[in-house]
Amino acid sequence: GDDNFNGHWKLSDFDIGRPLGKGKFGRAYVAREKNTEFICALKMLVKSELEESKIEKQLRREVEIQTHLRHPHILRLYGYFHDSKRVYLILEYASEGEVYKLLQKQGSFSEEVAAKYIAQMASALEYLHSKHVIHRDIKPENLLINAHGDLKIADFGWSVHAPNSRRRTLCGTLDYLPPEMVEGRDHNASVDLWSLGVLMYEFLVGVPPFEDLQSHKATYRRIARVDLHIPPYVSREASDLITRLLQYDGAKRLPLNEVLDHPWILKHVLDPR
Ligand SMILES: Nc1ncnc2c1ncn2[C@@H]1O[C@H](COP(=O)(O)OP(=O)(O)OP(=O)(O)O)[C@@H](O)[C@H]1O
Ligand SMILES: O=C(O)c1cc(-c2cccc(F)c2)nc2ccccc12
Ligand SMILES: [Mg+2]
Repeated sequence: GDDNFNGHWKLSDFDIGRPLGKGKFGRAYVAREKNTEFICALKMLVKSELEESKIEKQLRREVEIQTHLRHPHILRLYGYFHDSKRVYLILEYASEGEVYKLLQKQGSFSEEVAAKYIAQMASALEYLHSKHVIHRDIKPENLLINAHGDLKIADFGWSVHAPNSRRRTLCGTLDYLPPEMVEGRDHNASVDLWSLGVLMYEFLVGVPPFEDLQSHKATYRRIARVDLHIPPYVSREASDLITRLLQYDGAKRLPLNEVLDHPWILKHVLDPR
């Protein structure tokens, strides 16, 4: 009925399709809205689990931020609703799934494919930073690919308004975090520039630059020292861009507009914006 147009959705408005995967809290399914037959992804989060982990505030922030974002390479959050047990997020469906799984399957990406994804990321981050939003959790698991092969930044669980001094303890991999965050210092939008450099390295090499399987501590040390070794098979232009992003001092990292004008991007990507 008309009441749906101003966003009062309920579970019975949707036919639920195949499961898309399970995250820490999210179980996502393909779903089809019954009246319009619109295909989306419905992400279900269990309230009791959210309460236990005290991440309701983070979820509300994620929802608040993502509903207002409109960019071709940022996954749309069309709306949300909740019932007694769960919170439901109505998300844009990205049929090709996580970049993480593609990278695992292929080992690494060609310079053309990597440059396309990095350009799309840079364009999305430029938009995000123009809204004073920093993502802070850029990693292959949080990047999805749609049916057209285009990248979509998903999972705004860690995004905040810049600048910020993190209060939450870090969880999960340190691989993508810049020195200022692993050292618990104040940070700003330039943290996403560092993560873009880590991502570019991993797309071309297949593993993140500071990974040390021995321990978190060892990875931490390598990040803080910017202990970077780029293999010889990585092109000169790609090496140059990686090095210009993986700078210890956030103020020295290449700004996004210059990333989009970098020779490596221009060589592989038609109109990058
Ligand atoms: N919009 C979507 N389109 C296609 N697949 C999706 C979509 N959203 C989520 N998925 C898939 O469902 C899985 C679980 O969703 P998601 O990762 O968002 O849960 P989560 O709560 O973020 O868990 P975590 O924080 O551990 O990643 C993801 O790994 C992803 O593969
Ligand atoms: O019972 C509630 O009012 C409730 C609402 C929401 C919620 C509502 C809109 C957006 C959003 F992100 C979260 N999250 C919860 C998480 C745990 C327990 C209860 C709730
Ligand atoms: Mg996720």
